Amino acid sequence: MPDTPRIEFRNVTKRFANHRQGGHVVAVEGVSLSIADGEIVSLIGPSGCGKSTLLNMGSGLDPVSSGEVHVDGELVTKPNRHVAFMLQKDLLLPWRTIIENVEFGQEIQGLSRRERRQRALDLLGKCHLTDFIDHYPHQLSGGMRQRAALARTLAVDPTVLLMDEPFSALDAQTKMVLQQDLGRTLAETGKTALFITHDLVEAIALSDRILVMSQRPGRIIEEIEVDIEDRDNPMKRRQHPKVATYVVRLMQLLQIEQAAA
Ligand SMILES: Nc1ncnc2c1ncn2[C@@H]1O[C@H](COP(=O)(O)OP(=O)(O)OP(=O)(O)O)[C@@H](O)[C@H]1O
Repeated sequence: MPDTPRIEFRNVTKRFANHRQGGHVVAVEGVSLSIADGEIVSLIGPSGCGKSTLLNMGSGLDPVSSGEVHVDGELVTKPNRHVAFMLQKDLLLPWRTIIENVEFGQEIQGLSRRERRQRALDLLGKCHLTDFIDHYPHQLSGGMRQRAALARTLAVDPTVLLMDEPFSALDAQTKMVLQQDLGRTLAETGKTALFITHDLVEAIALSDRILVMSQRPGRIIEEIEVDIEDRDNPMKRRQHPKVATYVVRLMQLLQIEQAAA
């Protein structure tokens, strides 16, 4: 019997009430997807096609209109501790030091002080922040804050990481360094992730698979396996000659040239 997917969407549709015009907006329609243990999957698609909506349903923050979402085989009906979210905004608590921020979720989970300190130190080391554990968020650069947010997301030991454009607010070079941290850390921890991005090379550098969505109502129109070695080393991967072929394919699917004409 095949292994249970870490996260699975079964024929999921999401409708929002349209208060101004009456009726409703179909944000996502009939989406089915399944992500295996340790896989990293990117979701790309035009603005407003329902990517964030899909992630919100995966986290249990937003209910589905029809269909089902399962995490580790269990039906998702509300936010649960097996799924962790990372957003473009780091949402660090300004009155807590970096290590206290990383420990926050574990405090809620009821881990002992010693346990959570040890796990936080370990993750902050992996995220190259050992020298900054006692700093406050405002004393860190944007890139460092996002690294701290990654450590905090991993600290609660989620089954699945849902990431909504986590690096889109960063400059191009900082972004590449952060992608490298993420690629390495996900490989080391063996975590499963569903990742939204508008950056085609980022999707290629980080993922096992890329799911391409249509204009709203968002449907999955193509699934592309990224057949390039070094998934744990995005910096190396993005220099691979095959990357250009994938970019061309994604541009065609997203009709980027037509949109610019
Ligand atoms: N709470 C809501 N109420 C009503 N409509 C909503 C709500 N949330 C999202 N929508 C609508 O659903 C559609 C999909 O939005 P969503 O934010 O999921 O798109 P997206 O693909 O993540 O966009 P972007 O790439 O610009 O971030 C949009 O038309 C949006 O206006």
